[in-house]
Order: sequence, then C-alpha cells, then structure tokens
Amino acid sequence: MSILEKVNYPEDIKKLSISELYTLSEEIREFLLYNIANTGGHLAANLGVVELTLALLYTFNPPEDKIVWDVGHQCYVYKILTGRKERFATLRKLGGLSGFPKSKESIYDSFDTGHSSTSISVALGFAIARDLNHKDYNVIAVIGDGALTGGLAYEGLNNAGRYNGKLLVILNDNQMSISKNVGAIAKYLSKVRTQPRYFKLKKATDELVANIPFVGEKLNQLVRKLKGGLKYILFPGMLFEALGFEYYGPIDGHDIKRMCEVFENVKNLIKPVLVHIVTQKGKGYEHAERFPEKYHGVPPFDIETGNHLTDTMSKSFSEVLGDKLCELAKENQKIVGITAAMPDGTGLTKFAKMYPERFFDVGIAEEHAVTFAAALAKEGFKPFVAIYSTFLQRAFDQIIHDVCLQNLNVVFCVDRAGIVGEDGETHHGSFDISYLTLIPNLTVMAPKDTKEFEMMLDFAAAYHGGPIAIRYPRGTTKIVGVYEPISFGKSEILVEGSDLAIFTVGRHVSMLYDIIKENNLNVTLINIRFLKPLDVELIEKMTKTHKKILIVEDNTVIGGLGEKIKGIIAEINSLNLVKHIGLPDKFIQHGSISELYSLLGLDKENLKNVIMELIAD
Ligand SMILES: Cc1ncc(C[n+]2csc(CCOP(=O)(O)OP(=O)(O)O)c2C)c(N)n1
Ligand SMILES: CC(=O)[C@@H](O)[C@H](O)COP(=O)(O)O
Ligand SMILES: [Mg+2]
Repeated sequence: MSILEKVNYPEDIKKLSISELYTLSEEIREFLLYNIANTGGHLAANLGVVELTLALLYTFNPPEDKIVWDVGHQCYVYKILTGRKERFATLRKLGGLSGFPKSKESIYDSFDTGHSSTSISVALGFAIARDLNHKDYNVIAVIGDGALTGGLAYEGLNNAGRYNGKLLVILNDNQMSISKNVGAIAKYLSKVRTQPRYFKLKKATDELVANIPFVGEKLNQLVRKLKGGLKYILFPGMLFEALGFEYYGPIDGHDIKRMCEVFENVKNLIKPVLVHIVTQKGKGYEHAERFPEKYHGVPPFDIETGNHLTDTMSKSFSEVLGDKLCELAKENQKIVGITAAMPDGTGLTKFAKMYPERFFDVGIAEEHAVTFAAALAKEGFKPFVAIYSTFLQRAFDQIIHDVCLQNLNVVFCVDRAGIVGEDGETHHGSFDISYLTLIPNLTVMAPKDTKEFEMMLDFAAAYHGGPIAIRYPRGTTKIVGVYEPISFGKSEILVEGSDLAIFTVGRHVSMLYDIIKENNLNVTLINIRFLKPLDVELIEKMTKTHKKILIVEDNTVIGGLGEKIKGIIAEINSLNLVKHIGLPDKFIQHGSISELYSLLGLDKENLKNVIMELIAD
C-alpha cells in the first residue's frame, strides 16, 4: 500500500516521518500527473508546491489555522490532503471539485480565490478578526512571485507591516508568473536568490533561527537582535524588512525538512513574518520543467509526449488578435500592445517577438495597464490593451477615470467574454456588457466570428473618436461567412423573416444562424455588433415590424443587451412579446462550455425549442 493511499487529512501527515514525506511527495506528483492528464488543469504550479504543502500541513493545523492560497490555482495538493483525494478525478468537471479554493466545498478552504494578489489582505483580515475574538490560531498567506506583481499585494503588505500580531506570509518564488515573471520586483527577487555574500550569511542565520530552542517573546527579541545586527549585510531581504516584516530566506522550497524547521520556529513570532522559498515550477515532470508556461493551465494531455489533446485546427480569437495586431502595427508605428501577465493567453506573444519595443507585459496589474495605456494614448499612441473580461473588472475605475473621461483612443481587447468553462465562477466573463456599456464615451463591440473580429480590429485601429472595447469569447466560434461592412453604431441583419426578430451577440450569432438555416425558419436575425452605441433606429424598426422578439446573450441579464432593448421597446410603448435569455443573476459554476450552456438554456437545442414555441404561439 502506498503512503498516499493511507493519507487523507492533515493529521495523517503529522504521523509520517520526514523520509516518508519525501516518498509521499513523489506519489503525489504521480497522482497529479495522472489525474490532470485526464481532467486538464493547473499542472505546473501544483507540481511546484508539493513539498511546501506537505511542510505546511505537517506544521500547521487547518482548518483551525487558516491557509490562504493566492490565486488558488496551486491548491490541488492541499485538496488531495484535506479529504478530497477520492473526488480528485472530478476536478473542474460539472458538479465536481473546483480548481480553486471554495469554502462551500470544504471547511479546509479558508477563503475563495481565483483572481490574483488577494492573499495578504485576506490573511491580515483573518489575523485581526482572530485578535478581536481573543483566539490564537495561525494565519498563513501563500503568495507566488507572479501574484506579488499585483498592486493589491502591496496594499496588503503596507497595512500588514504595521500590524503587531501573528501573521505569516510565504512567498513562493519560482521566477514564473504564467510566463516569465516581469518587473523590478522579479529582478529584486532574483538578486536575493543569487547574491553570493547573502547566501553565506543566509545559511548561518537560517540555522540559528531553526535551532533556537525557546519560543515566545524571548525568541522574538533574540531574532530581532540577530537580524537587526546583520541588517546592512542582509541587504537583499531588506525590502520586506523595511516594510515591517521579519524576513527569512531564501529557503529551498523542495526541502521539506528545512521548511518544517523554519515554519516551526517562526510560527509563534508575534509579528508579521515573510518566509521566502524558492521552488521550480513544473518540478518532476520534464515537459513542465522545460516549458512551465505551456503546462501552467493545460487541457487534457498525453503524459508520455506531453502533447495537448485538443483540436487546434481553427484559430482562436486570441490568436487572431495576435496575428492581426502584428499586421496593423506594421502599418501604424503608434500601435502598442499591452498585457497584464497574459501574453500567451491573450495571443500577444507573437506581437511581443515582432515588436519588443512596443510590447508591454506589466505583470498582474490590470489597473496599472489601463492607466499606463491612457497616458500613452494621451501622447498620441494607439494602445491595444488585451485583458480577460473577468480580470478587467479590476480596472473598472481606471477605464472610467483615466481613459473614458478624457475620451482617449485606447482599444480594449476583452478576451474570455461570456462563459469560459472549467475555471468556473471566478473566471466567467459574465459582466462585461453591463460594466462597460454604462461608461460614457466608450464604444463597445462584439464580433460574431473571428473574421468579423479582424474587421472590428481594422475598424478600431482606424478610429480616432475615443475608446473602444471589443469583447470576444474563449476559443473560437463557427465562421458565419456573411459580412456587411462595419459601420459605427450599426447592427447587421443576417436573415430576414416576419415571424420573429432575434437580437443576439457574439458566440450566439452563428448558433442562431444555423438554427434558422437548418430549419428554414421565417425569422429575422440581427447581429447586434455595437453594444454601445446601440442601433436604436434598427431596434425600433424591428419592434414595429415584428410582434415577437427574442434576445439572446451570454452576459448577465442585469444591465445586459436584453434590458437595453426592452428599455427601448418600453420607451416607444410598443407591445411586443419579448423573451430574453441570458446569464442568470448568480455566480455560475464550472463545467464545459457546452454543459453550462445546456444548463443555462443557451445551447442550440433549447434555443431552437424556444424559437419554435414563440413562432407557434
Ligand atoms: C487579477 C488576475 N489577473 C490575472 C490572472 C491570471 N493568472 C493566474 S495565475 C497567474 C500567474 C501567477 O503567478 P504566481 O503567483 O507566481 O504563481 P505560480 O503559477 O508561479 O505558482 C496569472 C497571471 C489572475 N488569476 N488574476
Ligand atoms: C489561474 C488563472 O487565472 C489562469 O491560469 C486561467 O486559468 C487561464 O485561463 P485560460 O486557460 O482561459 O487562459
Ligand atoms: Mg510564480
């Protein structure tokens, strides 16, 4: 029987010897590889935190002690060892385990995450709540070097540094965000890791700290004295020291014994402590070690070859963006490309290679990306800012205050709009039509397929009337093959009929087009194209010529396309029968896009039935 078979909860880990923990770490890696090859998921980050998770569970006592995983994509090992091993094959599947921490899934998951850089703020909140409740458990934030590029992390550090209670931050430094980590902090961490003078002294102090036999205030005083005396020589760790943290590290994050010793010795310090561990992303699986970016978030893959098992025949919207932007940038020297740590996901890698001086990966810093773009636009540049719909939520105020207020020529490429699938509730782009269309000066467009996306990018590149957002889904859609030229604020009529008028947007255009063509229906289909400004004239005309109206969108029904069209109909006192299908006013679980569409009534079969019923009435 393997050790993993006997281990289900943290108390089982605590019974193991250190050498058994090493054996267990190898078994966990095999288990992860086997399962993620089937389900897909965040492989590389989890392979990197196997030993860290074991050391944490060996030292601390969740759920009483609260472990807060930043982003949360690296929580798989923790899930396996906190009672969820048997369900692990259901990871990211409909009704199965989530790929992120979920407090409704387990009492061991202290806080729900998915978006980056929240852990320090959360941990500080937990620590202060604990103090106010006169309790005495540990609170541990685990933050990656990528997540440490996010501004929210610094807001957390700024406040945590003046806190004088028990708080542990573990910095998991693997030199990678999804891509290579970027920016001055990444450079700083690399200096910390490599300065030889520092390494020598680090070993000496680590050993002293790890071997100090007493605890509490006496230990606290000794450590302070020891580190205070060395502070000028220990220059690299001084950033965190200056922010009010006791800094320990860098420590080998695959050395379980060492981490257990250090965690044991710092866990009773009554002040904020930062332990800096160094790990290898993708550890133990050669393909992931060599190409951690490719194995950050993977679809199902072949373990032997490492090949992803997905259809890569048709170009995704993101790839189209990358290619088109390269083409546009050739013509227009003022075009610059900006990403917030997602060059690959947004398709900008090719642009980065072709135009390195005009490409900016700003780290996980969506707010900064938008304000930075605003200033570039102010100086006559044409920034294309490619950010996922869900992450752009972070920059809502910057879009309003820094870009739209001054009507600046920034193009927002809003990727992953609508349902994204297996990442689930934290990642669906459910809200962008609502949060973008309420902003003055902002034009909001949505293509029906990748060909129309190219047309919209051409339009946006040539447009100088202010900011434009183009929202498009994950992956691709069927090519419709029929295109009117893009004209500002104008929708496109794809099919004309008299029984029903359907207004729709994005992914659903091709689905509804197929339903109409396959069933030879006498129905009008309108590809809305511009969500702002809406083609009010056409909408009014259609409501006069059609008694029945159907609106379909994969945005929340609150503030989406449907509410806007219903508002126009109400204003002209037209008495149409209107049916509106969109995302319900709730957070939507994980599962494949097609499964979720079926559950939400946004799939082809349901939409066909709805149309048939409306026509028959
Ligand atoms: C606000 C926000 N922007 C972007 C992302 C996408 N994202 C998920 S993980 C990740 C990289 C995280 O790097 P790091 O914290 O170092 O963790 P690692 O994967 O290296 O362990 C990014 C950019 C996100 N989750 N949240
Ligand atoms: C954890 C995280 O936020 C990203 O890794 C995200 O899962 C990427 O999604 P895509 O696979 O759609 O690029
Ligand atoms: Mg990292």
